[in-house]
Amino acid sequence: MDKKIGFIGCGNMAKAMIGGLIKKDFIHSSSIYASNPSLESLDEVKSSFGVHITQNNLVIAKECDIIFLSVKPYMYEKIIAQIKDEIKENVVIVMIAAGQKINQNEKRFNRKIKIARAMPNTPAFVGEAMTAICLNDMITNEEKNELKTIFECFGKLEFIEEKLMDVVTGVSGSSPAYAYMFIEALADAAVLHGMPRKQAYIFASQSVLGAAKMVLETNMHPGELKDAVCSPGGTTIEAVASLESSGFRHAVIEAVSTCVEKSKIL
Ligand SMILES: NC(=O)C1=CN([C@@H]2O[C@H](COP(=O)(O)OP(=O)(O)OC[C@H]3O[C@@H](n4cnc5c(N)ncnc54)[C@H](OP(=O)(O)O)[C@@H]3O)[C@@H](O)[C@H]2O)C=CC1
Ligand SMILES: O=C(O)[C@@H]1CCC=N1
Repeated sequence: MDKKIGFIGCGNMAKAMIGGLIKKDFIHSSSIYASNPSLESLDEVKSSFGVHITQNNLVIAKECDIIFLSVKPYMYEKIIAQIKDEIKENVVIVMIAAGQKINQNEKRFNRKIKIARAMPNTPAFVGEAMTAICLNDMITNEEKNELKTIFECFGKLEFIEEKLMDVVTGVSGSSPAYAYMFIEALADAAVLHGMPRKQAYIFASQSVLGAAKMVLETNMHPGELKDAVCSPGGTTIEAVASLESSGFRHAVIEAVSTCVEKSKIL
């Protein structure tokens, strides 16, 4: 790709995407720029991936053709005010913040601007992100394809209607955190029963990875896959019954709903 990609804000999500892009070898590190106030994460991406770093957001504004706004949602207004008169004519702005709507941010630029709203997740770092994206009508088909290629460098991508973006935050943007909690709990239980901790994380995480791949690759219903693990009168159904009596599914549904509601008000 011959375009320059910039990240304003070089925190957890930006670092995951930069890592995913570089590992895929899709774009040379000299075409990636990152800005951040503190040097710690900038030094990290420079030493790991060799990208350009700066503490000045205007360098990104002036240099880059595709700019990810990878700062917290409440900072959007301030950052857009800072960069809007310095960005290139045909720049594509990619908003990844939870809750930030396209039309609300279009107004902040005071001119027609190409905006994509995306919700990725941190498994981008290992090429396994799930990203949803929606675009405003200024983005051309060619640019749409470029964005598709960029996001597919580090995982799966689906184009969706903007009204579903808060749901996406709950089901995929934030859900790696819930999955890590599940893995941690599985491993704690294994440790409780005598397994060394390091080994417990391998057993727990490979099992979750394998189960996820089964759902994605067999197209079977998760319930059917669960049933195939539950031998009659066996061990698994004991665990399943215990999870049901602890309200496992209800707890997950409530958690995701809380997340979706929070995304709506950010
Ligand atoms: N983390 C995730 O899993 C996901 C996050 N997102 C979205 O990505 C965005 C970033 O989240 P996340 O990476 O977790 O947050 P982080 O806090 O890790 O990163 C935000 C970064 O923005 C930097 N920053 C603060 N002020 C400025 C400024 N004026 N100019 C440039 N950069 C600045 C911060 O620097 P410093 O630390 O020096 O203050 C920090 O490195 C959020 O909007 C979030 O909704 C979307 C999907 C998933
Ligand atoms: O916690 C957050 O607000 C961000 C959005 C999705 C994942 N992390």
